[in-house]
Amino acid sequence: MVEHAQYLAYLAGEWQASQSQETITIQSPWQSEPVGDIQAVTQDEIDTSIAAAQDAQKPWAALSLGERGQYLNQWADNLAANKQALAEIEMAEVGKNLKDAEKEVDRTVDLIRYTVQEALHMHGESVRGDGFPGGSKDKLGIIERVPLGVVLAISPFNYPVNLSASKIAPALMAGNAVICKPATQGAVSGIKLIEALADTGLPKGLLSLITGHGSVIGDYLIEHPGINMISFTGSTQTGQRLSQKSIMIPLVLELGGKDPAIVCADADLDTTVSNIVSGAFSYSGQRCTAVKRVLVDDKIADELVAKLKPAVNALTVGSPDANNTVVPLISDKAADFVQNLIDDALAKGATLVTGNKRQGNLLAPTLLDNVTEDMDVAWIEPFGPVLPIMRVPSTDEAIRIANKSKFGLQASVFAQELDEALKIAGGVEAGTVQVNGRPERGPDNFPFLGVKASGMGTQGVHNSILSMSREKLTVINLKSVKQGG
Ligand SMILES: NC(=O)C1=CN([C@@H]2O[C@H](COP(=O)(O)OP(=O)(O)OC[C@H]3O[C@@H](n4cnc5c(N)ncnc54)[C@H](OP(=O)(O)O)[C@@H]3O)[C@@H](O)[C@H]2O)C=CC1
Ligand SMILES: O=C(O)[C@H](O)COP(=O)(O)O
Repeated sequence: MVEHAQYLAYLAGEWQASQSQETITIQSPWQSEPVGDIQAVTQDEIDTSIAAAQDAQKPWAALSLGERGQYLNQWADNLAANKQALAEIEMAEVGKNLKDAEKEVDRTVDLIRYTVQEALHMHGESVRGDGFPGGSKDKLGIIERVPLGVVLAISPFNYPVNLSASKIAPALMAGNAVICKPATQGAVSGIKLIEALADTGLPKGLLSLITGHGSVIGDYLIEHPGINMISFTGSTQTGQRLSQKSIMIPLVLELGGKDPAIVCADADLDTTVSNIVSGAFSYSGQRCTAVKRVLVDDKIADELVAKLKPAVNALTVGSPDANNTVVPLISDKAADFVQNLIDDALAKGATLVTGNKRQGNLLAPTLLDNVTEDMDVAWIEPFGPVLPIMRVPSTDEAIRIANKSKFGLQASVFAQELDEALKIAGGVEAGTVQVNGRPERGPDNFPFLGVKASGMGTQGVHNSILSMSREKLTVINLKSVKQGG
C-alpha cells in the first residue's frame, strides 16, 4: 500500500504548496485508500513558472550537448535506482499491473539515455547558393537546429511516467525549458518522475511541474504567450480544443485511435490470435494503440472466433498487484462508457462471444462478434476491454471500413502473402501499419504518429527532437570562392 501523502508542486525550481491552498485528492482506481493529495496550482504560479523557464532557457541552451546530457543521464540513473517505488506508485495511481509499471520505468530509463545519444549525434547541414538557377557559390548557408524556447508537455493518465519523459527529455536535449502538466490521475507518478530530475541539480526554473485539473488551468496554459511549443498526448477531444486555442505555435498531438486488425483469409491464425488478444486487452485496452476492432475475412471468421474465445477466456482478470492483464479501469465513468458501448451493440444484434461481466470498474474482457456499422462500438474508441469483430467479404471492404473511421493511428494486417499484405497496408489511412504484429508505439526509435483525428506531428526520439527545435539559417556571403572550392 502506497502511503497517502501531501505532494508539493515543483514551481520555478522550488517544491511548494500552492497559494490556492487547494489540493486535489487522487483516489486509486482499485484500492480503497487515496494515493495522495496534489496541489491545485494557480494562474499566478503558472505566470511565475513560465517567466522562470524563459530566464533559465538561454543559459541552458548555451551549455554543450554533453553538459545537458549529463543531467539527463543522471536522471535516468535516479529513475533506475527508484524503479520499484515508482512502479508501485504508478500501480496504485493508475492501476497498471506491477510488471507493466516496472517495464514502463525501464523503458523510460532507456528512452532518456537514447535521447541523449541521439541528440549528441544529430547535426545540421550546409548548402551553397549555386544549387538554384542563377545562384552563386559565394553564398554559403549554414543550417543549424536551435531550441524553440519553452515547451509545454501535457501527458495522459495511461503512461504517466513514459509519456511525460518522452516529451521532457527531447525538449531539454534540444535546449528548451519545460512546463510539464501531467494528467491529474497520474500526477503523483509525474511528481516522482520530476523529483528524480530535480535531484540532478537541474538549473533552477528550467522545469516546472504544474498540477491541477486540465479543465481549470488547461486553457490558461495553452493560450499563454510564454509557451513556444506544445507536445500533447491525450484524447482527440482535448487535442482538438488545444489546436483551436493555441496561437501560432508548433503543436504535436498524439490522440485517440480505433486501430483495426485486418485478418486475411491466409493469415497464420496462431500469430494473429496472440497479437490481437495482447493488443486488445493488455492494461484493459487503455492504450491508444490497442487493437480496437477486428475486420476478418468471412472465409476464416468462424475459425478465428473459435480460437479467440479461449485465448480471451485465459486472460487473467483482477487487481494489478497480482499482475493481472485485465485490471480495473481508471474510473467508474470509464467503465460505464465501455458498458454502454457493449449494451448498444448487443441491443442492435451483436453476438456476445464472451465477457460482459462487471464488478464496479472491473470489466471482464469482452468479445463481440457480428458487429455492424450501425453499432457505436464499430467507431467509438472504448479505452477498455471490449473487442468488436466485423466480418467482411473482401479486403477492399476491410480497407473501406478501416478508413471510414475518423481515426488513423495504427493498423495491423495479418496475412502470409506479403504482396497482398503490403497492398492492404498501402490502402489503409494510418500513421503506421504493422504487418503480422499488433499495433504499438515502440521501439521508441521508430517514428510514432497519427493521421486524421489521431493527431498531427510525429514523436519517437529523433522526431521529437526535431519537433522541439527549428532550423536556423546563417548565410555567409563570401567574397569569392577559390577555384575548385
Ligand atoms: N496517440 C497517443 O499517443 C495516445 C493517445 N491517448 C489518448 O488519450 C485518451 C486517454 O487519456 P486521458 O488522460 O483520458 O486524455 P485527456 O484528453 O482527458 O487528458 C490528457 C491531458 O490533457 C489535460 N487536459 C484536460 N483538459 C485540458 C485543457 N482544456 N487544456 C489542456 N490540457 C487539458 C489532462 O489533464 P487532467 O487529467 O487534469 O484533466 C491530461 O493531462 C484516449 O483517447 C487515448 O487514446 C493516450 C495515450 C497515447
Ligand atoms: O498511450 C499509449 O497508448 C501509447 O502511446 C502507446 O504505447 P504502447 O504502444 O507502447 O502501449
